[in-house]
This record gives sequence, structure tokens and C-alpha cells, in this order.
Amino acid sequence: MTVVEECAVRTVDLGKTYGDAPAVVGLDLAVPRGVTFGFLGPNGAGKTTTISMLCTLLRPTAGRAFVGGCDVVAEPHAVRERIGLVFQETTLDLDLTAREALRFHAELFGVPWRESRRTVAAMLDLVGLTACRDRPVREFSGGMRRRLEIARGLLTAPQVLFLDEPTTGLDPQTRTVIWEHLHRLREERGITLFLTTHHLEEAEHCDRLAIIDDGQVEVEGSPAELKAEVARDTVLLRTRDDADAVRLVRERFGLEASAGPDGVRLSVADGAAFVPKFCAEAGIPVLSATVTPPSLDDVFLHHTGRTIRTERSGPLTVDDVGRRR
Ligand SMILES: Nc1ncnc2c1ncn2[C@@H]1O[C@H](COP(=O)(O)OP(=O)(O)OP(=O)(O)O)[C@@H](O)[C@H]1O
Repeated sequence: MTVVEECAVRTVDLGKTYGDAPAVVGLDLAVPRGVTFGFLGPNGAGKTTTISMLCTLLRPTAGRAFVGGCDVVAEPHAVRERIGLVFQETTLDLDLTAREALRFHAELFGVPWRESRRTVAAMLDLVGLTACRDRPVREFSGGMRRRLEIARGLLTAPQVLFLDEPTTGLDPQTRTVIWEHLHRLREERGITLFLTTHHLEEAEHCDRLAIIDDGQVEVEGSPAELKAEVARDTVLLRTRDDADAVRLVRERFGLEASAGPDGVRLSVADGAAFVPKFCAEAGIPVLSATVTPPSLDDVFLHHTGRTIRTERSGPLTVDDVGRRR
């Protein structure tokens, strides 16, 4: 088997430029079959553009991409037969019932009537909507609509299900329910889930992550690998004299620290070892100490120099890309 056939998604130097503004630059991805792969990046990073190219909705301006072994430009129909897509915005017809919405979609894709009856029932069951199958979508909550969209994405038994920001705008409980369904789905059907997100909690559900910023992948790995690579804990100390504590951290330990309203904050390789040492040597009372292991936000900061919550001040330019390549 070639690398292209082995991978659910493979891209080689893939790029997209809108006018002269680059949105995705030199993207090389190799997503193994059967994993949950997350594309993590802030607003405007190029996630939707990438997913649109992979789903044949947008033509790349550079490089190549293969989904299920098929070329997205040369074999768009073969790619479409192998994928399901859950859009960022809801695209459901609110006047149809859940069952009608799925039957309509099955018909569009040419699923035979008898088979579609069975498949639709199975999909509604899979996402826990059987009891509401004859209610109009208009009456559904945001979470129910998302589950119905996931069911719709699965109707044609795709090899790869693309989900653009699958739980954006949903409350934490609903997010948990959606993820339970997605995990079960992957286990039962062995399909590849390829999702975009700017939610750190959502990224934690992925087997592998690519962190994208300004149209380029900065780093790739499992959430645990990426965090281990940062290898720095955040320590928060509350002391009787924070200004003095900052000075001591700098002078005795050679570390940078800053004092803020919640105490003295610093980053150190082994927080659990640092705290007792600091308490023993500081000579000022330490009221409390908290050690937090690295988060995916720290990973993002480590690789991009900013937090994932910081927006770009303007669109990316060719010069920005040139500077970073
Ligand atoms: N149709 C378009 N025409 C021109 N520029 C576009 C178009 N679509 C996206 N862009 C630009 O391309 C860049 C990447 O946008 P994209 O929507 O892919 O980002 P994203 O990571 O999906 O963001 P979000 O999380 O907000 O959905 C942005 O600078 C955006 O303004």
C-alpha cells in the first residue's frame, strides 16, 4: 500500500490563496485511518479553508490532497462518495421532521428507498433521536440539531467524517453528549473523524492534533505528546510580599516571574519540586501554591508566541508568510 492509500487524509504542500492573501500554506498532513484527528487553531487560521478543500468544495491553488486514497481535484466524485460532512453552520430544513430530513438526504444520494428506511432508523438510533424522529427540526435544541447533522453526515457510510467546529455554540453538557456519540461512532464503525476546532477541551478528545496558525501547521502529535514537549508547569504563589517573591524567584532561581492580582506566576520545568525549595529558601510566608501542568493553550503559546484566544489584528499577507517560512 502506498502512503496515499494507507492514509484517510494525505496532503502534500497544499495551499489556498484568496486573491493575493494566503489562507493555507504548504500543508503536509498524513492522517492514519480510524483516528480522531483535530485541526486546532484560532479564528482565521485556515481550518475551514482546509476542510473545504478536502471536501472538494474549494479548489486548492497549490499542492495536492487525497481523501480515502482519491485526489480531491482529479476525482471529486470518488472523494464525495467516501466522506460525510458536518458544517459549522446548521444546514437543516427546519420544517422537516428528523426522519424526513434524513430520508430526503438519503434520496439525494441515491440510497434505495427500502435501504434508506433501515439506514435512517439505524442512524437516528445511533445519535439517540429515535424518540423524536417525527418532530419538526424547528422544535429541536442546538444539541439535538447537531446530533441530527452528524446522523446525516453518516448516512452514506463514509470512510471519513469531516466536522467543522462540531460543538461550537453548545453548552458543556451537550458537548459531552455529542462527544459520547462521536467516540461510540468511531469505535463501532472504525471511521476516521477529522475535525476543526478552536476549543481546547474539544481538542483533548482527539488522538492526534495539528496546531495551525496563520495558515501553517506549527506542530503535530497527540495531546499528551504535545504537552510533554512543552514540559513546563505553571506555578501560582500567594505570598505576604509578592514583589519580594518575584525578586527572589529571579535572583535565587534565575527564573522569570510576574506579580498579578491572583499572585506570583511563573513557569518552571518541575513545579512540584520547585515549590518546597522556594518555601524553604524564600524567608517570606507562602500562603498557597498551585502547580498546573501544561495545557494545550500553553502548547499553542509555546509554538506561536500567543494564546489561542488572541485574534489576528488583520488578514494574513504574503509578507507574513514569507517571514515565517
Ligand atoms: N471566501 C473568502 N475570500 C477571501 N478570504 C477568505 C475567504 N474565506 C476565508 N478567507 C480568509 O482566509 C483566512 C482563513 O479563513 P478560514 O475561514 O479558513 O479560517 P478558520 O480557521 O476556519 O476560522 P474560524 O475558526 O473563524 O472558522 C482568513 O484570513 C479569512 O479571512
